[in-house]
Amino acid sequence: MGSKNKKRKRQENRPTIHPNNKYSENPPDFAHLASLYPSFQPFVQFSHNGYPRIDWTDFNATRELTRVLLLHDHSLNWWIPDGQLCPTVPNRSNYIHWLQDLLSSNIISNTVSWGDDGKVRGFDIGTGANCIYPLLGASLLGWSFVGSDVTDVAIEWAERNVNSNPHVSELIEIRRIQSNASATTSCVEGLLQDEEPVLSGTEVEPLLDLPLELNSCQSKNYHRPPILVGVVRDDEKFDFCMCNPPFFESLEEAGLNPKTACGGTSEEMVWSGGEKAFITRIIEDSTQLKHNFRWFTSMIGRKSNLKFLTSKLWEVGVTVVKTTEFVQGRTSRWGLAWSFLPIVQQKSSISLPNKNTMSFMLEGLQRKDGAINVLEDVKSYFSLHGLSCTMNTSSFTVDVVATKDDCNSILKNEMPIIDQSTDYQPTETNISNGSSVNISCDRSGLRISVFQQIPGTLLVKGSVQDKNSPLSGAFSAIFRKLEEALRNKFCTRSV
Ligand SMILES: C[S@@+](CC[C@H](N)C(=O)[O-])C[C@H]1O[C@@H](n2cnc3c(N)ncnc32)[C@H](O)[C@@H]1O
Repeated sequence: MGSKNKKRKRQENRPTIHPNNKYSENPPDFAHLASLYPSFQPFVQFSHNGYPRIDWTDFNATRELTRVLLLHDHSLNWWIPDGQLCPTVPNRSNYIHWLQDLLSSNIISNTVSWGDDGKVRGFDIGTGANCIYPLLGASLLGWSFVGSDVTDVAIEWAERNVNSNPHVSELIEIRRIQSNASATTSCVEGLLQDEEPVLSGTEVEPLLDLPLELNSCQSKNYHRPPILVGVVRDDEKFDFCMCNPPFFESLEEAGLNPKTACGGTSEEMVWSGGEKAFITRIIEDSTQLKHNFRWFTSMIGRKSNLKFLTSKLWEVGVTVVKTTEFVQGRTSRWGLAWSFLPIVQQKSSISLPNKNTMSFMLEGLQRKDGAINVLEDVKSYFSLHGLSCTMNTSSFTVDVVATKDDCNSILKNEMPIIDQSTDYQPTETNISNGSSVNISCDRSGLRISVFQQIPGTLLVKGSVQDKNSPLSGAFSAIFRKLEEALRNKFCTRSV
């Protein structure tokens, strides 16, 4: 396959804008917006083939686009002063919709008492002058937020943006973080974020290297104000925290990534140690605040940091890690989420008896527990009952051959790795008396396959080899027992 084809294929396989995102089907239409908002008109030009476009290197153009999108599509009044980080609305909406998915996923326990009103409450770390996440979350989904920040300009403008929108202002609290150390960060206007514009049937500008005005701000004497510990009160409960962290390690590094005029001051863009250090600090804080948040989340700008941070999470004893990729235009970002709450023993997704394939997911596995460990346990599970089974480590399968008596023996007896509290319920269709199986024929095959999904998540599938096997029902019951045994071994963590 030629490299062009490979590239095309890779692009086709990339995740795209979240389906709930307002712009997934209807990208912003610059020409239409310009016809409605005269202040936007001067920023829209038409290319020779008639496509409307804006100059992505013009901060005023990107800011005006964000302003009209927030007004037109979200009824939000919004503004930021020159040089502050200007968010792209479709990109930021993707993060909100991913959080929505996480909260509705029931991966972690919902039984812990959390607030009495059942409303979703989030904490936006570093909300910025733009206050984009609380504004979007409140207007799209009615969520309430605390948005924190360290700089005077961010606090002042976040508050202005909240107060300009009385329909959501009750839902958003802006919280100033006091820096203990002397504020010695340097001030640079016009640092550019490595963030690419979205869009649409509209033309995307080529990426340009822009001159940076780094002034004389070479100080590395960054202050280290708190992030969550010391900011979140003991009695506060949040469904999630979110963060678009300062990505860059230094002003120099920030200067290497000029792509668009999205603004961004040093306080917004730079943290000594970059996003890796910033998110590591959130992880450390999360170990102290594990009972204050259901989910901790952060955006990540560099895929290379995802591995390091995921390992760090397993080290500190989280129960689950989730990752996602946010793609918009040619820009990718990653989402990282974790929790310390018990993961829910997911309802078995095993198909009904008589169906020949069944599956379940094992989530929240520790780093040391890979597909091979699970596969070995599958083999032991059956071998310990004296069943004939073959493990194939290339295809990650275990083939089991069982008779009616073998099945009865497994379903009647406790296995060394079976959880004692198994709640297997015999059904009238496949079980005749108590836990024994009414099986009329003799021998049949079951293949168990283990697939790696994302780090920490495996898919286990069972397929009955003979489509008409009368042991299908028994295999289904045994598969459920296997699921329980594996969950008890691999997915149970103390919190
Ligand atoms: C990349 S900006 C994100 C702004 C906005 N959330 C967005 O997505 O456009 C990072 C923000 O984190 C803030 N920040 C830096 N250190 C912080 C801390 N310790 N606690 C809270 N915010 C902090 C910066 O002032 C800046 O506003």
